Amino acid sequence: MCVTQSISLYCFCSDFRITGEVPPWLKLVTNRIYEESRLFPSAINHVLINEYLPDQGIMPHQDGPAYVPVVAILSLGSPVVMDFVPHPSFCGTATDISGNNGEDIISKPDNIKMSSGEYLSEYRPFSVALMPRSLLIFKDKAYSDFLHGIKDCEFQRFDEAVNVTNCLKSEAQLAHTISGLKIDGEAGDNVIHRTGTRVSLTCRVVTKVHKHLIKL
Ligand SMILES: O=C(O)CCC(=O)C(=O)O
Ligand SMILES: [Fe+2]
Repeated sequence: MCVTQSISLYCFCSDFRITGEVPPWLKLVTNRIYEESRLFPSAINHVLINEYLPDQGIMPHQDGPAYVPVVAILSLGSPVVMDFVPHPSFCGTATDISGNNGEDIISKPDNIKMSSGEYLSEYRPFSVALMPRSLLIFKDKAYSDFLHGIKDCEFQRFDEAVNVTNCLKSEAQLAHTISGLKIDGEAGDNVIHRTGTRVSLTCRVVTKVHKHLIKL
C-alpha cells in the first residue's frame, strides 16, 4: 500500500506551481542535477517531495507517460532499499499500459512473476540501497521495463543490492553519521533498520501538464 505522505509538488513549467513559490534552494538542486548528469533533455520542471515513516513504502509502479523517461531521486534521512521488478508485460502477465492518462501505473506484486514463477532471463529483479544524500538516476529500460517500489518494512536487507559494496564503504566512512544502518558483514546480515523518517525529492521533466497530476 502506498502510504507515503507527499509533502510538496512543484511543477516549474508554464509557471505552474502547486504549493507556492518554488524555493531557490530547490532550483539550485535541480539545476545541478540537470547540468551535471546531462541525462535530462531539458531542465527539470517537476519535483515531488515525499516523506516516509520507517514502516512506509511505495507500491511497485511505473512513472506515468506524462514524464520523459528519466528520473532522479535524491534521498535524505533514513536509508532505504528500492526494488526494481520487471514490468508484468515481460513476465507473461501483460497488462495494457497504453492509453494511460498520465498517472503512474501501479501493479500488484503478485502479477510480477510468470505463472511458472520464472522471470525472463534479461529481466531479473534487482534492488538499490538508497543511502542518505545519495542520488539515484534511472532511465530508458530501468524506467519503462521495470516497476520500482519500496517495501512497507522497517527492516530491509540490502545484501542483494547492486551497490552493496558502496554501501559497506560508505557505512565504514560514515558510521557515526548514518543512523538506522546496521551492518554485520561477517554474518552476511546487511540490514537497514529504518529508525527515522526519509524524505525524497523525485525530479522529472513533465511534457504534458495534466490535471490528474495535481492530485496529492
Ligand atoms: O520516494 C522515492 O524514493 C520514490 C518515489 C517515486 O517513485 C515516485 O514518486 O514516483
Ligand atoms: Fe516512481
